[in-house]
Amino acid sequence: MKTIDELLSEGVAGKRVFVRADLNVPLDGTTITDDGRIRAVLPTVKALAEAGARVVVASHLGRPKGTPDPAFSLAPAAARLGELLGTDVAFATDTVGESAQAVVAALADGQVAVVENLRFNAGETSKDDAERAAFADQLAVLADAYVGDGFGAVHRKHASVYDLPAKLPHYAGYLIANEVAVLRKLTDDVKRPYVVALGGAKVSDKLAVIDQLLAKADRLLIGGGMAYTFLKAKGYEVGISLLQADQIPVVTEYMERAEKNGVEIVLPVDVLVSTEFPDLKTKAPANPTTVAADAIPADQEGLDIGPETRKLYASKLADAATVFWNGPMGVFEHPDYAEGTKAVAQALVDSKGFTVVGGGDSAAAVRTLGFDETAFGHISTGGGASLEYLEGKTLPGLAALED
Ligand SMILES: Nc1ncnc2c1ncn2[C@@H]1O[C@H](COP(=O)(O)OP(=O)(O)O)[C@@H](O)[C@H]1O
Ligand SMILES: O=C(OP(=O)(O)O)[C@H](O)COP(=O)(O)O
Repeated sequence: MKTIDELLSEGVAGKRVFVRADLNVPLDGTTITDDGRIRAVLPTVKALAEAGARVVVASHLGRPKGTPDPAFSLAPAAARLGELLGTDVAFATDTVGESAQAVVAALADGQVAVVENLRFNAGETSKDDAERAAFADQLAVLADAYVGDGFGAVHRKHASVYDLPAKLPHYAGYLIANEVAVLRKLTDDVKRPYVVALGGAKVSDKLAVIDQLLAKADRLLIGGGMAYTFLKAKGYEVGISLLQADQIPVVTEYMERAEKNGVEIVLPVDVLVSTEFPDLKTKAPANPTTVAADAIPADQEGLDIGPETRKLYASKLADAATVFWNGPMGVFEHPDYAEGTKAVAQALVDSKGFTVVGGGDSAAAVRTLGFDETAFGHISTGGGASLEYLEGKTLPGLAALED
């Protein structure tokens, strides 16, 4: 894999360099609540701009449906990138086409532009190879070289991640190089006990990785929205909690295999429930109740792990030599449902082992809940990406950067 250093040594002054970043930051309206992913790509953007490149930054944000949706505009991220760089950053309100080309053509050497959300275009995420390739062709006219630095999206076979690099000289940026170097420590000769904690809301994606993790980890702690498919598979009522009903047989097989192979799967013993999802804008008191995991009322939703589970998970993390954690334990964005995530974060801080936190929201949770980033071994910008890397899979966005 060629790195950005090789591109810099080849000389980039006057060249248009496309940087595929992951600027998928959490937003409250148009306010960025955690800018970690923007900071993470700064070394790459700065190095290119300082060397005189005309830098074209592109990213997805959220999951719009292949058509423009102002709620998912990258404009706030472009503005924040400009603040962090201390320079004006141009913003193209289209991702491709004449107006985007005009914004790029107006860049002087060393200037930076951000183009609008890649996922406003159906070709970006299409499963149809030709449709993706056609969109990649439209992106390719914006640049002379490609730098892949959106680690959080390297597990996606998307046009800007997978198809575009094949059309341009391509290089890995500093963030991707660093993420891979650190995560490699969790695949080559991992120190045991190796404990993986999984939570969050992207349940279907992340249930799939357990298949491989069962052969690698010693213990799996399941929280967040992930937990309810397991509890349901055990025959418990989960009310209106997040549930991946079609995955119940899969999860049942995971639990059987874990038992057979001596891998511990630890599930919540109690949860915080409510009849409604909390208001994340007003943060009005949610007044949840704590119930045993096998006593969730039919009209209620599990929104955090309970106090006994917090203690249990802390004890299950205490002896770990290696910890990988992806996915908040609850709806941490509301203070009434943040304690589970705080407890797991604190257990990692207290751990003597090597600890890695991965995922846009998990990393944001750690920072917004007031933890010191340096108290963790590594905070990865990718959740699904790092999990799939740990599975040992070939990731489309990394394979595409190979020579
Ligand atoms: N029990 C739950 N029910 C619904 N959503 C949850 C629950 N627990 C956590 N979440 C939500 O999961 C989201 C993060 O999930 P995900 O995107 O999978 O994590 P990451 O970005 O760290 O990979 C958060 O916004 C959080 O509110
Ligand atoms: O937030 C992301 O992933 P993560 O929640 O697994 O960290 C990435 O930006 C990928 O987004 P996607 O899961 O919508 O493809």
